[in-house]
Amino acid sequence: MSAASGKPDGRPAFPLEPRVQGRSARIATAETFPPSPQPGPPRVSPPPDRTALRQSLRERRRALPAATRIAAAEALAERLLALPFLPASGYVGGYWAMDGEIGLHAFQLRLPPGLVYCLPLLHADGSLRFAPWRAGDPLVTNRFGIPEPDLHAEGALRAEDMAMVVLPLVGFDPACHRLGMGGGWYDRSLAFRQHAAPPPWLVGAAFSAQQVDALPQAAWDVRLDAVCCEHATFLASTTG
Ligand SMILES: Nc1nc2c(c(=O)[nH]1)N(C=O)[C@@H](CNc1ccc(C(=O)N[C@@H](CCC(=O)O)C(=O)O)cc1)CN2
Ligand SMILES: Nc1ncnc2c1ncn2[C@@H]1O[C@H](COP(=O)(O)OP(=O)(O)OP(=O)(O)O)[C@@H](O)[C@H]1O
Repeated sequence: MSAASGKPDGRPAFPLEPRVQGRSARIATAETFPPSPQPGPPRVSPPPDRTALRQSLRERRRALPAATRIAAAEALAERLLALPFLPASGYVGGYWAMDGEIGLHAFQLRLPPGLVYCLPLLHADGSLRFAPWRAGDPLVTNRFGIPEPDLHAEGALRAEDMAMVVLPLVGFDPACHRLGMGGGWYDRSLAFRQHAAPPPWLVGAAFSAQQVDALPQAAWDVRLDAVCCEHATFLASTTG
C-alpha cells in the first residue's frame, strides 16, 4: 500500500505538499434495458463519428435550463448514494463541474462519514491524480480552466488508491460505455481496470439528455460499472 493510500478517518494523513506557484432509485441493468418509459428529453441518435457526437451532446448539455440542473443534481446524489456497491470507507473521486456538466455538490455534501471526497489533478505524465478537497480549501485553475486543489500532483493519490471514482462524461449508453471530452485522461488513468476488478468502482454521472442508444467503442475505452443520471441508474452487466 502506498504512503498516500489506506483507510481515511476524517482527514487523510498522507503528505501533500502545497504548490510553490500559483434510495428510491429505480435500477436498470444493461440486460433489462430499456426500462419503462422515462420522463425527460428524447434520446439522441449518434452521428457517425465521435467528434460530431461530442459537439452535439456538449451543446445539448449546455442548453439545459437552470431549474433542470438543480433538480437533476439532487436526484443524482440520491442515486449515487443508493448504489449497491457504494463503499463504506475510502476515497471517492469527484470532479468540479464545467461546460454544463451535472454537479456533484449535493453528493459531496451528503457523503457518508467514512468517505473522503477528492478532486482530480492533472499530472504532467498525462494521468489524473486525486486529492481530498472540502469547501474553502485552496484551488488553482488547470490548463483547461478547471479548478483543482492547490497541491503538487506528484504527491497526490493515484486512481488505484480510490474506492470509487465518479466520472464526468459527454455521452453514455445503457451498457455503461462513456464518451468523454476527448483528452483520454480518465482512460489512461483507469486503464488498469481493463483487466482488474473493482475497486475503484467507476460510475459515470450525467443528465438523461446525454444518453444515446449505443456508443462506438475504442480499444482503450474503460467501461464503467454504472451510470447514474437523474431519471435512472444503469448497472453494467457482469457478463458482457
Ligand atoms: N469537470 C471535469 N473535470 C475534468 C475532466 C472533465 O471532463 N470534466 N476531464 C476529463 O477528461 C479531465 C480534463 N480533461 C479535459 C479535456 C478537454 C477539455 C476541453 O475543454 N477541451 C476544449 C479545448 C480546451 C483547450 O485545449 O484549451 C474543447 O474540447 O473545447 C477539458 C478537460 C480532468 N478533469
Ligand atoms: N490507455 C491509454 N493509453 C494511451 N493512450 C490512451 C489511452 N486511453 C486513451 N488514450 C488516448 O487518449 C485519446 C483520447 O481518448 P478518448 O477519445 O477515448 O478520450 P475520452 O475518454 O473521451 O476523454 P476523457 O477521459 O479525457 O474525458 C485517444 O486518442 C488515445 O490516443
